[in-house]
Amino acid sequence: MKPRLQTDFQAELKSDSLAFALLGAATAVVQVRAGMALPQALAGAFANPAITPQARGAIQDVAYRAMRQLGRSEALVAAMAPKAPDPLVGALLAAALPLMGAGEDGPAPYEAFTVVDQAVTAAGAHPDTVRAKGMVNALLRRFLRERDTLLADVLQQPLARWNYPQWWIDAAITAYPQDWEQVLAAGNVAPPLTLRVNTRKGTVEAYLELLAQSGIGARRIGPSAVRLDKPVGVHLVPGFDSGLVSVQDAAAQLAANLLDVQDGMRVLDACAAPGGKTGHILELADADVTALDVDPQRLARVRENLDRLELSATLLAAGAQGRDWWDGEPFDRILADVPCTASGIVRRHPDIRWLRRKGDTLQLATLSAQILDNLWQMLRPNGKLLFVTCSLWPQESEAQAAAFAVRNRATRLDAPGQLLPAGGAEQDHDGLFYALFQKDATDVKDA
Ligand SMILES: C[S@@+](CC[C@H](N)C(=O)[O-])C[C@H]1O[C@@H](n2cnc3c(N)ncnc32)[C@H](O)[C@@H]1O
Repeated sequence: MKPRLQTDFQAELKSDSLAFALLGAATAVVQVRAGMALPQALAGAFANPAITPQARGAIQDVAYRAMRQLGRSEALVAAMAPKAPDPLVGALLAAALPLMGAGEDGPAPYEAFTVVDQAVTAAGAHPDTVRAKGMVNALLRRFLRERDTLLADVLQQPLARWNYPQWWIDAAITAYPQDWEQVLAAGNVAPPLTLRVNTRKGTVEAYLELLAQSGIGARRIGPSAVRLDKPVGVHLVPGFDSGLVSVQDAAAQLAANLLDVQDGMRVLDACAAPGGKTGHILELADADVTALDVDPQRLARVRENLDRLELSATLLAAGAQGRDWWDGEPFDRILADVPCTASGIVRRHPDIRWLRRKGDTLQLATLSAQILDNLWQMLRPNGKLLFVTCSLWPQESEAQAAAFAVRNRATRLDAPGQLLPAGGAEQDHDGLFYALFQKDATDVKDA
């Protein structure tokens, strides 16, 4: 039996070295391969008290690149290695190869020979990789020598070409026979940092001026949406800590306006955490908002975000498919940002494609249908329910919306429907789905 992988081993490497970043990222990659979400895996790597903010940034950058290129890197390793390497060795190679021009993630950020040298140093510093030091060296050097031939060979495989599992590629082709290549490619581009200006505290124009004074290039890409030319850490964003702005994708910023909340309305934000849309609703209207989420830890982040914005809501930790938390008073507006596969936000969460299984779509769509039917019963006649998912799969989005409308005799109002992920000068947003429903005033179906 193989010994347990030592993911918490503290290697004796300088924390500002690339070797340290490669090993930290490889440890995260190996845990994602075992089923853990990347942010959770990175939190483990960041728990080391000696780690500097720069080292943290470097590990995160290498790990995210590794996730976006994992299919290609694993195919390259399979093509070069006589037998499959141990998991941490494979992960170290998957962390190193994208830094050597194996992928499409922009220009290689380091000299290729530096990457080889540092990957070998990293291998030598961990008990689970030390015996493979020579193999890491030989394989990465071979890649440098035979790069073009090796790439031409592995790029024949869709997994290596697109960096998604085959079932995901098939699902994209089925759902978007015209646009599937563009959809897959959009998920492989590192996302920008998009902000939402809190219009309770200032105008978009004034905020753009503040950014200019701080030497930060930015552009307006939506009514309250400002995209920075280059992402920076949130605490370096002017006015972030004082609630002048929040981080929110431009497509997600459509929700609060579509919901059309007026002062005094009773609003339910049914799957609220971390509270991006809750905050936006409260920035736009003096409403009585209940923010519900099944996960108490995630709900704590709603509180943090609202505190930062100096706004308030009633927070409840409960499942939106149940009603034991409800006081029986109907809501004027309901936002149902239901749990989904998150296939529309893979540019932000590149680990998702490697963690999801094909069967997850149906399972999540079934839960979401229960949530939507339940919430509909809590809506006042003439009230509006906005159904949102960050999925690209019709089972979770359009087919779900159509079936819901039929089951509940809901009137469908104008809303964007499926937004495909896009990155460009004018439009830049995640792949979200919006459907808006109104309850007929004569609908007396009892709760
Ligand atoms: C897409 S996220 C919501 C994002 C949030 N609306 C925002 O804009 O920041 C979905 C949320 O649904 C929550 N969730 C999952 N299952 C749930 C359930 N059965 N009832 C209520 N919330 C649930 C998850 O914990 C997660 O926070």
